[in-house]
Amino acid sequence: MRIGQGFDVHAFAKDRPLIIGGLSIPYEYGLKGHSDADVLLHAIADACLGAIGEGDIGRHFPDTDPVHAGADSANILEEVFVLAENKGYTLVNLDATIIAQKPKMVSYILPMRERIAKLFRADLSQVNVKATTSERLGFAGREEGIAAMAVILLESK
Ligand SMILES: Nc1ccn([C@@H]2O[C@H](COP(=O)(O)O)[C@@H](O)[C@H]2O)c(=O)n1
Ligand SMILES: C[C@@]1(CO)OP(=O)(O)OP(=O)(O)OC[C@H]1O
Repeated sequence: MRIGQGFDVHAFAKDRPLIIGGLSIPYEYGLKGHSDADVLLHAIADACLGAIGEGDIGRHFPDTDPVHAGADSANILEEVFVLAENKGYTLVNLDATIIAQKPKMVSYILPMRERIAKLFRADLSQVNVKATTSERLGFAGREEGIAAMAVILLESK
C-alpha cells in the first residue's frame, strides 16, 4: 500500500474558462495557469506522484515547456496514473476537497467523480470529491482563487 497527498492553488482570472475536475463550469472567472489550471486534477496528480515516490507535477510537466501550454489536465492525470500502473499499482481510493468561496460546486461533484473514476479505471465508489468555502477567510474566502487538496491510496496489482 502507498499513500500520497497533494495540494494546489490557482488564482482567478478574467477571460479564462473555469475547469475543475475535468469539467467546464459556467462562471464569470476562470483560473490562471500554464495548463488549463484544473486545480483539482493537479492536486490529485500530485497525490498520485507522491504515493509512488515520483516527485511532483512540475517535475514531470514543467511550466517552462511550451508543450504543456494550455494542456488538458485530464491528459496529465492519465499520464501520471499510467506511471503508477507501470510501477504495478492500482487505485484503492482517493478523497479530495475543493476550497472555493464561489462558485457552488454541489451540482458538479458527481460528474467530477465519474470523470476521475474513469481516468483511474476505477469504480465511482473509489473516488470522493468534496467542496467547502473557507468562511470568507484567506485568499479563497476573498474569492482570489481556488485551492484543492487530495489524498490517495494505491495498492500493488
Ligand atoms: N464552493 C462550494 C463550497 C461549498 N459547497 C457545499 O456547501 C457545503 C457547506 O459549505 P461550508 O463551507 O459552509 O461548510 C459544503 O459541505 C458543500 O456541500 C459547495 O457546493 N461549493
Ligand atoms: C501543470 C503545469 C504545466 O502546464 O502548469 P500550471 O497550469 O501552471 O499548474 P501548476 O499547478 O502550477 O503546476 C504544474 C505545471 O507544471
